[in-house]
Amino acid sequence: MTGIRDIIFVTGNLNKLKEVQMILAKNESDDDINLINKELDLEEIQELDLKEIALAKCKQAVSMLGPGHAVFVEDTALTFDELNGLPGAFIKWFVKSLGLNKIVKLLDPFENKGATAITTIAYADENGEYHVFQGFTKGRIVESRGPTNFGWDSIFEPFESNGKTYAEMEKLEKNSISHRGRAFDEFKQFLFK
Ligand SMILES: O=c1nc[nH]c2c1ncn2[C@H]1C[C@H](O)[C@@H](COP(=O)(O)OP(=O)(O)OP(=O)(O)O)O1
Ligand SMILES: [Mg+2]
Repeated sequence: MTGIRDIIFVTGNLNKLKEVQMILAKNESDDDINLINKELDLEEIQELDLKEIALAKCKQAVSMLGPGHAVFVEDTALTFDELNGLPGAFIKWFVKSLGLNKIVKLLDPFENKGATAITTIAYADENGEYHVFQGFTKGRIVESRGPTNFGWDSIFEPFESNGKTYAEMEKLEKNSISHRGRAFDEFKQFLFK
């Protein structure tokens, strides 16, 4: 199949948008995606189930945009092994109110600093059918290293990065092992199958 299709990505996060643009730009298929960003203020429901959160976000986007569009959202979570999945989707509010250093300190009582970064994509196709994709990257929480302009990038050191935090990695390198890169690998496989 060939042709360019319009797909709307609803996000207000420019760092995310940049990564997603880069990830989608390098697809091997003849098919191409015309990514359209809409910045809509979507509510995020209080839930532990990451798929439910992403789906609720996507449904809200569809109801705001009207039917007939291909539209997706993504929601990114960070779970700590010792905190049984928390902060999870609430990481955004932890970053906002605690700041990175206090988040690191939350794990002081524990030897295990293990954490998992998870991106969940919810996609509504032109027919109004919903599809969900996820990507996971395991690593550990460390003292902040590298630029602090994107969320918790500077305190997450993936196991596959030779000791670098996400913030210390080149974008291409981060995307090749990241929660977001992996979620979009799944999504692309679906789109181009
Ligand atoms: O790769 C990442 N590396 C480091 N930090 C990250 C990453 N990806 C998201 N983040 C941060 C942004 C926000 O503090 C929280 C996720 O919340 P999340 O709702 O998914 O993002 P958001 O509200 O900023 O954008 P959106 O408008 O798409 O909902 O983790
Ligand atoms: Mg959000």
